[in-house]
Amino acid sequence: MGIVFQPQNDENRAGLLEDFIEKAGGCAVIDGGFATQLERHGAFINDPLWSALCLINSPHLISKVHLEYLEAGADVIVTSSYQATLPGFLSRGLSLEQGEKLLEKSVKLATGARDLFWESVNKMGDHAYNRALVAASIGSYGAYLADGSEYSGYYGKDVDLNKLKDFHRRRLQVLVESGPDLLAFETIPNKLETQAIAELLEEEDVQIPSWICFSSVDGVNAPSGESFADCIQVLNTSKRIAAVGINCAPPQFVHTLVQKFKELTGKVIVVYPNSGETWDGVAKRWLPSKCFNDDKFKVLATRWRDSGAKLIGGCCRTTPSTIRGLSKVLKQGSLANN
Ligand SMILES: C[S+](C)CC[C@H](N)C(=O)O
Ligand SMILES: N[C@@H](CCS)C(=O)O
Ligand SMILES: [Zn+2]
Repeated sequence: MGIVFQPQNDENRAGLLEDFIEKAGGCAVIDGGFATQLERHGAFINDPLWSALCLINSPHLISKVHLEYLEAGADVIVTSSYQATLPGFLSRGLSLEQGEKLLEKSVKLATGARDLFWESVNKMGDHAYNRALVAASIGSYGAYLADGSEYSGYYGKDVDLNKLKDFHRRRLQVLVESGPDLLAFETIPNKLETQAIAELLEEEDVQIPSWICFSSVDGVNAPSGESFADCIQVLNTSKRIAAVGINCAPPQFVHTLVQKFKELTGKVIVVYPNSGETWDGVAKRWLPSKCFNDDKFKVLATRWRDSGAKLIGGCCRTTPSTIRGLSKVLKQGSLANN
C-alpha cells in the first residue's frame, strides 16, 4: 500500500508530514534541480520566466523530468512553478485566465506524473518506491524579479509587507486550488518575505502544509544579512508551516545550518542545496566554483540526516543521478519501503 496523504484539519497538518517522513523510513527524499534537468533535455530557459517558460513551450519535458526524478527515488517532487507568476505571464501578453491555467497546469503535470508512475510500479509487483507527494513550488519575489535578488535579499525601498503579500496571494490561491500535497516556498532571502508568507498562509486559511526554505550566501545568515534566528522566529508560531530549511545554497554550508536550525525550531528540517556553483544573475549563468559531484553529495547528505534533516534533496545543478545516489544512501536500512 502507498502512503495516502490527506490533511484534515489545522492541528494535524505538521503531523501528517511527519507521518509521511516516518513511513518513508525517517528521512524522505526530495527531487533535484528541475530547471537544470529541463536544460539538459535542451529546453531554452534563458528568459525572465526561466523554467516557467516550459509551461508554455514544452510541457512534455516537464512531465519527463518529473518521471525521471520519481524513477530515481524521489518521495517528494516539486512543481515547475518556481518562476511562474501572474505578473510574469501578463508581461508576456498572456491573459490572467491563461496565467492561472498555466499555474494549475504545473500542479497537474506533477500529480499526473506521480499517478502514472505509481500505477506503473505497482503493476510491476515488488518495488521499493513510496507514493510520492507533490509540492507546489512558490519561488521568492526575487525569483520573479529575475535579477538574482533571491541571493541578495535586496528588494529595494518600495517593497513592503503588503506588496509582498499582494505578489504572492493570487498565485498561492490558484496553486492551492490545483490540489498539491504540499507548498514549497523556495529561496526566501529575507525576513520581510518570511513574514509576508506566514501572514498570508493565515489570512488565506491554507490547509495544505508548507515548507519554507531560505537561500544563504555566507553559510551563516539569510542573504539579506538578517539572522536566521530573526527569520525563523516569525515562523515558529505558525501552524501552517510544517518544515523550515535551506535550498539552493552550497552543500558545504548545510551541515552547520541544520545544526543551527535544530536549535531555532522544533519544525521538520528540510534541505536541498545546489551543486556548489554560483548563479550570476546578470549574465544568467552558473559560474563554476567549488562543485560537489554525486559521490560527495551522498556523503554529505548522510551527515545532514544524522544532524537532524528529515527532508533531503538537491537544487540547481543536481540531477536524477544525484537523487538516485541520495535515495540509495538515505534509505539504507529502511524497513519502511512499500
Ligand atoms: C534559482 S535562480 C538560478 C533562478 C533564475 C533567476 N531567478 C533569474 O531569473 O535570473
Ligand atoms: N525548484 C526550482 C528551484 C530553483 S532555485 C528548480 O529546481 O528549478
Ligand atoms: Zn536552485
